[in-house]
Amino acid sequence: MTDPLRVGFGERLAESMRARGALCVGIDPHPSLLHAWDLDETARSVERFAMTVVEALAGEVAILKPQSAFFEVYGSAGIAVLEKVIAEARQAGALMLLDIKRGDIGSTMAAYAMAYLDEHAPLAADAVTVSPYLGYGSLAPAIGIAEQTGRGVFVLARTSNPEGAGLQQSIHGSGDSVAQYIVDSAAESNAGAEPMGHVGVVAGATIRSDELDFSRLNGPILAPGLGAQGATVQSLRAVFGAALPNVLPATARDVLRHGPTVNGLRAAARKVREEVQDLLRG
Ligand SMILES: O=C(O)c1cc(=O)[nH]c(=O)n1[C@@H]1O[C@H](COP(=O)(O)O)[C@@H](O)[C@H]1O
Repeated sequence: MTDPLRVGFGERLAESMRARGALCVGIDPHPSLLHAWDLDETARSVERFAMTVVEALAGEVAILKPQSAFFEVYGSAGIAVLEKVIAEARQAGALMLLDIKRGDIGSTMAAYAMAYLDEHAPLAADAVTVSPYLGYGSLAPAIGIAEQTGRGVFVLARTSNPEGAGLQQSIHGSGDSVAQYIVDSAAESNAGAEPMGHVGVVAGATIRSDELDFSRLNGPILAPGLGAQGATVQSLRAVFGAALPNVLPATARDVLRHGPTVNGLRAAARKVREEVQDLLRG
């Protein structure tokens, strides 16, 4: 059980980015990372892995992002670990973005929203990732419940993987690309919100620099792809331009490979965070 949140997600995230710098680190217990950390592939080891990341980074980075699939692999034991990780990290002062990439018809979307965004949900995080493939409008229950409970959603717009381009760059009925339509729809959902709305978008740090116009969006832009997927902090300026202050660069493996020590993880995250801060200053 979590307390009702009185301040909206956009405002909480903006404050966290201001105080801690703009960086999201993924909690992705890949089997290869578990082995590199001298752990086996069990729910117990996943707990050890995730809790080490929480200990290292809950007070350091703007937001942490556990990827649900890496926990779901272990069935109910893995979900129990995920529940514990979210609760303890939030207790330790972290904002938690649960990466679930869910999307469904509106009535089922409402059930997903109750599972992850309702204040009484055992798996309630501060925000979740959602997929708009069933239409932006189908996400309305999640956007609505998130707003009521002080939480947020990040809508996939232009993902970091090479396979995303064909579908997301194709032309939508509005005349813009599908990805641009998602960005503009998120902007509409956030209309009037200060300093940032609770509806963010996901746009990979790996995409071309001329693909999207973020100028109407007053919401956060999650930018995964740094490190393991080939994007660099330097490439963020070209991709996001004037929208850079709202960009939340994200990385997982490139930091996690510096475990298993708390100090190793912290030093790696600080290094990326400083590069991002330099970029924002320069
Ligand atoms: O929604 C996401 O988080 C996401 C969207 C996207 O377009 N690309 C992407 O890589 N991600 C997630 O971000 C993380 C990237 O991990 P690394 O490639 O190890 O930095 C993974 O958990 C992905 O599932």
